[in-house]
Amino acid sequence: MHLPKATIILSLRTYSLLMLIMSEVLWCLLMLCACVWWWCSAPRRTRKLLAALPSFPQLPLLGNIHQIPRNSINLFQFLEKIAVTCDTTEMPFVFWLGPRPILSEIWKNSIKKLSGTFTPSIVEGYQEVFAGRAADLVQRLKARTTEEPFDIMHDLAYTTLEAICQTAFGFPKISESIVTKEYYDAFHRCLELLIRRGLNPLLHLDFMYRLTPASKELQKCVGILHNVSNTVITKLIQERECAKQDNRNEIGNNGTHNRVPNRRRFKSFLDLMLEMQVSTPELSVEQIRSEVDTVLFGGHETVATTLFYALLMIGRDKNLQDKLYNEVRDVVGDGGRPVTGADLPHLRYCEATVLETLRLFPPFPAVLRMADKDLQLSSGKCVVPRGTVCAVSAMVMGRARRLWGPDAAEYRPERWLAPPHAQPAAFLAFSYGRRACIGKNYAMAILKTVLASCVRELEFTAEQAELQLKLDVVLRPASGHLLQVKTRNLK
Ligand code: HEM
Repeated sequence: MHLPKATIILSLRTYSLLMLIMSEVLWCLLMLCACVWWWCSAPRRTRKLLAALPSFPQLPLLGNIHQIPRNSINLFQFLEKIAVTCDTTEMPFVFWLGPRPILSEIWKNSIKKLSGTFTPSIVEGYQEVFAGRAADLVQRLKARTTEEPFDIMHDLAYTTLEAICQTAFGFPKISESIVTKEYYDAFHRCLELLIRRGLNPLLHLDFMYRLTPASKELQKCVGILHNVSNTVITKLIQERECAKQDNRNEIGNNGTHNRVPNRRRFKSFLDLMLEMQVSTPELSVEQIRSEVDTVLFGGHETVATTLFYALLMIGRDKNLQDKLYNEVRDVVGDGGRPVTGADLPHLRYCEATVLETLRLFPPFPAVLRMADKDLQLSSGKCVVPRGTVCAVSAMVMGRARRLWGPDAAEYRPERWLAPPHAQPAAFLAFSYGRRACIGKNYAMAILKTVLASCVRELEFTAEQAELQLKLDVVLRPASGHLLQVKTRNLK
């Protein structure tokens, strides 16, 4: 018997609707079971110890899960709200994911042998690359001067990514092919996908996340990024093998040890890692790749974002921009010579501008740390139980009135010129202690070089409207990275 066509369509629709409802019900049941299990397995002692700390009102079983912001603008506002509470109560803030004071998982196994890789003397060797990239950026921006503001971020990120590729990998040619649109897009998509996962607690569970299309997309993007670092590492290992071989041949041919001339005047980060591998054989190529990725991802976006906020802030205040320009003209001159390593210590206002930018707009607004033992806070107000994940926020600390004074919210580079500043741990843009940023010397040198080179030849103007920020792993302006650029009239 043949059913009329309309009936078949109707029954198919009803069937898919039923399936949808059933899968939703099943999903909710699963979630409920997960929450109950989660709740029952949580240590009661933790709740007791942290009970006195400020928090948002909680729901049974869920804690504060329902208050997790839905998008990156709300996430920034949410962090701001917590900042005010921490500042006024002088206590840490607890956010309960169900029964646990957890924000996210943190990486645990990473080698900590990198602290010798960006020492001031090594970074000084990179200065020529920094100055070269800065000069390129100035030329690119000169070609883009218009009456209208434009999104400058791609130009800034291109500059920092190229500088990091050249200094971290030491292959100028490969670096050109690294900075492809595909690579850049994959990096940004990774950040977006990570923040979306962070905002949805259900997706914190790895097995849940693996079921989503976002997980597959993330894997694809990470694959693109890893492909680049793998290619580069393999090439450098081959180059080193060839150099060794050539060296042996040279000794064999004429009996003397003629070194193969090095194309570069500095050792790249990857050279240093491969040298480290000789003395630390347990250091695998996989670990080296992971460190190279950290430097590449952690280094380029942070520096570009800081540059943007520095240009934005001086673009909003002509007086600040003039002060900066006057200093650069006095130290470097306006004849077009590159900024050298010897100039950097004299660019004090430039340094103050960078530090003030990082105080108010730290690219990583918070880092996560796990308490490896019970921790009595010096205020005596609470014990943080072992195993608690703590979000230590550079943004909250950088904006705290009790640490920086009543003008804490004001952008005022001068505060860095007259010591003493607030206590050292109040400035957390590069984090603090054993896991602090190893690229701080690198970042300060490239930031000062690029900022000075830009201000010497260009003038920046930015909208005066209130700045709306959002949190996409790094801190970004919600309206885009808009600036207006003009060539400076040199007298
Ligand atoms: C303004 C620029 C920068 C800022 C604000 C910044 C900030 C930070 C912060 C806050 C951390 C700690 C992350 C955590 O604990 O979870 C970190 C780690 C790190 N940074 Fe930076 N960074 C900057 C530039 C750079 C540059 C230019 C490089 C390299 C060229 C770099 C390399 C690294 C590495 C390798 C780590 C991981 C260190 C470890 O494993 O302990 N950073 N950075």
